[in-house]
Amino acid sequence: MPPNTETQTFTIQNGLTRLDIQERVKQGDALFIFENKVYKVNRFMKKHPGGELAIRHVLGKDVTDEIRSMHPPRVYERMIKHYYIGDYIRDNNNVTLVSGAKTRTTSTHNHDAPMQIDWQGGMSVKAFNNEIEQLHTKHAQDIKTYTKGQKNLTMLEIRQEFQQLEQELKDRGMFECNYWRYAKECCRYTTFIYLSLWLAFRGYDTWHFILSAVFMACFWHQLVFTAHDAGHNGITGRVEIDHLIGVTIADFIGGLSIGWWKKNHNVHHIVTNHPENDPDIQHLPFFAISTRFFNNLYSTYYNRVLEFDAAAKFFVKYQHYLYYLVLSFGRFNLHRLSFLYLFFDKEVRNRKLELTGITVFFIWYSYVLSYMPSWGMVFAYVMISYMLTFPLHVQITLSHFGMSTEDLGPDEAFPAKQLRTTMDVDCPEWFDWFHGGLQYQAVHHLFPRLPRHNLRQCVPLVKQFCDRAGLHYYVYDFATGNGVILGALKSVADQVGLMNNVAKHNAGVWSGETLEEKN
Ligand code: HEM
Repeated sequence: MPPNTETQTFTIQNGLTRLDIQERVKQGDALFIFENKVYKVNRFMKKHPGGELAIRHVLGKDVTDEIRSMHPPRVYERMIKHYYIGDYIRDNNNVTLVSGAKTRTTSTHNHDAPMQIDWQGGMSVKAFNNEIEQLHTKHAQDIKTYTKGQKNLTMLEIRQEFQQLEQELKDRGMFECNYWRYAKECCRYTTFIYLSLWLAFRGYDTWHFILSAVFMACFWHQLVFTAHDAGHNGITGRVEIDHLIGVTIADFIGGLSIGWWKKNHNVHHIVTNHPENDPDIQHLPFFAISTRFFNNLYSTYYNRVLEFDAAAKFFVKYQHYLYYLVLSFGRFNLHRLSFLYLFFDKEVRNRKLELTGITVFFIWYSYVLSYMPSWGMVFAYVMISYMLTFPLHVQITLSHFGMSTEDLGPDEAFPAKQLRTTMDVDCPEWFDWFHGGLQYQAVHHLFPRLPRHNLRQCVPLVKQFCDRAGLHYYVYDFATGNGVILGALKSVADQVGLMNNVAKHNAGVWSGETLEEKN
């Protein structure tokens, strides 16, 4: 990457305080703080490989931990120097308590912490509601215990602990990628696609085609984990090569845009679970994981208002029942988002290549479909192969939907924020292949560049770090995690009911009618 010449024409300052920086940002300068130094990236921001928006969200802030965890050392040891404009003068007010528990206890309503539930499937609506009531009580207790155990470390102290953790992980070789794990995974992918194609081309009975569609879904489901690594430049560590691997897997084989995914995902890692900023939780009209979505929020990612209209009111009211059903259509939505990105986004790298990839996908997939004996079977094949990828969408939403959506301000330490907004899902080790190892999302959010296959081994060290830093580490098994999500969705859904009743009541008052009469 060529150095940004803007630093050469810019006067190096002796020191900038937080106020100076904020003033300059207001005037349009793109400044951020890294290790007590101030950097200016006005022109570089547009060329930033992690996307412009990722930087826009952190302007004026100290992003030392974000930079260290998102970039390879060459970025923060060498490249960043070109953008230096002066030292940061820390005033005493900047030593802020960021333990988070203080703020977390202020509201139990807004998903300050996930709710626990021993979830059992197939229960009646009444039993479901009872479970949810219990969930709220447990949730409140959980917060109490947490507050008692809180250590109230300063942001600086948490940061020091976090850097110690990073060093420990480096010393243990956790950042090294073990390519044998990919070799093993490739065998699994090949088996799935071989079985799928063999059954499609040689099959003659209905169940052959259905099974073929199931294997196709398994193939796509598993491939996504490697596409994810490529999107994080975590396979070879070289942006261009990993991008090409990503395009091959996501676009040519999966029919989805890796460019869209990277843009979306990089922002998600910086502003995790922020209702206005994180596209991964902006799913209106189908889901709202915070009551803040009731206020027609403006999405900084989509650049439009997310209207809480009549459709949203309907779907959100029943979102805890519709959760799995809606997610089973997730892959169709990913096509839509990919096309919107490739056709309408101004800054698309390799637009033609990605469009070619997706065209190739539709050609080979249509070829497979041409072996189906009837249109009915074509329809069934598409639905099965697409909808059965839904465990992946559950897994993705599971880590965040039940977690805090609050904005605790710019002084919240990066690890504190990631552990507040993300939870891990535990499973027996032999089942790691199913979740791709990415079920340890909290660990992944702390260190997005750490190879996915090593995440499990990092868990004990992350737990120790949390103990030292007084942070809570949320980890549930898959079933409990699902209960947490459903509980969180239900608590927001109930608010829609309440809101509707208040609206009815107000309308009644104005028209002289009582609520009972109106009902
Ligand atoms: C002068 C400052 C910066 C430079 C030179 C820079 C450079 C880069 C480079 C070269 C990459 C690709 C990394 C790779 O090779 O894998 C990258 C990715 C990224 N950057 Fe920056 N960056 C800067 C500032 C920032 C800031 C302030 C943020 C936000 C806190 C940020 C967020 C990201 C993200 C989210 C990614 C994607 C990481 C991933 O793929 O996992 N960058 N940046």
